Amino acid sequence: MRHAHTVEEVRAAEAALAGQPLMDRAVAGLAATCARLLRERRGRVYGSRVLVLAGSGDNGGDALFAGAALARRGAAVSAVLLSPERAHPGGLAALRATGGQVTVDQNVGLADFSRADLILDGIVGIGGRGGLRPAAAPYASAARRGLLVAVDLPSGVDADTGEVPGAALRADLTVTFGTYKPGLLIDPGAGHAGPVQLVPIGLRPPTAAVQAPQHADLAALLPRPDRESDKYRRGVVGVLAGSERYPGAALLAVAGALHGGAGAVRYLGRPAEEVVRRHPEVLLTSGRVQSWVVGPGSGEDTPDALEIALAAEVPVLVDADGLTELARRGPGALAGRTAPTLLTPHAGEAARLLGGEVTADQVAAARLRYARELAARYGAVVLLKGSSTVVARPDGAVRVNPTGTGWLATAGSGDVLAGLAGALLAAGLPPFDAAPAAAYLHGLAGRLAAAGNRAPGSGVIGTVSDRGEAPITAQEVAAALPAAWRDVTASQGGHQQASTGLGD
Ligand SMILES: NC(=O)C1=CN([C@@H]2O[C@H](COP(=O)(O)OP(=O)(O)OC[C@H]3O[C@@H](n4cnc5c(N)ncnc54)[C@H](O)[C@@H]3O)[C@@H](O)[C@H]2O)[C@@H](O)CC1
Ligand SMILES: Nc1ncnc2c1ncn2[C@@H]1O[C@H](COP(=O)(O)OP(=O)(O)O)[C@@H](O)[C@H]1O
Ligand SMILES: [K+]
Repeated sequence: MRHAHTVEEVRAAEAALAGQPLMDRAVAGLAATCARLLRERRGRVYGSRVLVLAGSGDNGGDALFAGAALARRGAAVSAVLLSPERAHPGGLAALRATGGQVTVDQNVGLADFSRADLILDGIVGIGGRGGLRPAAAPYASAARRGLLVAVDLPSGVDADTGEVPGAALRADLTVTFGTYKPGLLIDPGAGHAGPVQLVPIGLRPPTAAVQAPQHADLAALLPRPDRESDKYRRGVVGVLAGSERYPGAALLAVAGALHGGAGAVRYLGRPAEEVVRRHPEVLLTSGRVQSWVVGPGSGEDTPDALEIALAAEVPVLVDADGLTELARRGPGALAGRTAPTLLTPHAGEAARLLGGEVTADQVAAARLRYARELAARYGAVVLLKGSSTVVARPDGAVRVNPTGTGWLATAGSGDVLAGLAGALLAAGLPPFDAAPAAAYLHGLAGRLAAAGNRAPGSGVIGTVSDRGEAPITAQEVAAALPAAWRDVTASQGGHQQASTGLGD
């Protein structure tokens, strides 16, 4: 798991280590990464040009010290001080001692940005509040001219939430210290951070409320048959999806469910003939199920379908049209349920579930906040779809999905996810495990499909570039689920993250 701690937790963990050279450790890691990048880009550190943007706090101090370390290795380092009178005294002295140039805000031009081989964003770190201040805002666009490394987090991103209330720097890489922060994992902040490299500095913070699963976590979660298994014991997932108008949603939800680890899929929607023609494995008779998936493309059948599902004492996943109907009925519709409910809205459906108090854009801009709000209001686990899918539990615990790709933003891919998550529920996973596991496999399948199902280890997946990728359909995402599953289970026994580079 990647644990993402709040600023308050980081500060407390830092206080517990008072007297230890935390900044030295942070700077050593930061400088080493910068040196590596310069060697990759220029062949060597010596003679390369580094521009340091330094704000008034310790974040600026880190950047200035790292600049000094690079200057000692022969880089030409210049620093721009945003608040010259409040710049970190130690960092400033260290840089000056190496002969580094120091200038102030007004004297730096766009050409300085274009000439730099590397720009260090030390404007503000976990002490930042409320987006970049107006004086710092112009750097957000100027810094796009060079390779930008964010110190601890990109300036302007809210560390605790990933919200970006105004201008913010957009990094090619973020070097963060001690622990991850939610703002580095959740969009839109995550998009500004780029790949994140963690430099351990000895912090021992508590278990974090926000965590991002990795391959090994998934491998431990996914259900597998044992010698005693039969199809009923592995779980039967019931699918109430599709309608005469939207038969495709039924096919895709069933395709997702078939790959989800349950023993059987029972389909009870209207386009049954088509479903069984495409998926002969499916049962069309009514009978016991261990979970229900209700809503994808269910159209005019939705009210009845929702009745059936919500009345059952098994876990229920509500998606798409089911969510629109649930929004009409309000949280009270789930009040009598004894088994868990999992809601899988995209931002628009989430806005509807919140009673139209907010727009879809507002939800997408504050994903952590609204996923938690919805989970608390409905007493259900909520999987908020979109870039950096967020899963929230009513008590505020959150899992962020690290595997998604924008290629998944294609019609019907949500139906595949719903079926998949429903099958994991039927196999016995609690919703707060089933939902992140489904998002993880779905995201990985999307990446594998976009990359042409290239063999694990090809280096395409998890890298910054999307070179070699192509558009995919929802069917192809479903078809890539076994490969994603294999990729995850292959990580057991020492092959962790061979293909994704997703880290610990
Ligand atoms: N807490 C820790 O455990 C460690 C922290 N370190 C560094 O220290 C940083 C935190 O340092 P500080 O507490 O001094 O805080 P920052 O350096 O993040 O920011 C504080 C300064 O930025 C200004 N500021 C606040 N909001 C702003 C905004 N929106 N726009 C522009 N300026 C703004 C404030 O006036 C204040 O002077 C971390 O991000 C990290 O880089 C590391 O050196 C090592 C360990
Ligand atoms: N920008 C994005 N990055 C990553 N994943 C995305 C992005 N946009 C959409 N997705 C994913 O694609 C799927 C789309 O689902 P949904 O919105 O329900 O569409 P549909 O109803 O057409 O299937 C979800 O799993 C969602 O998380
Ligand atoms: K920063």
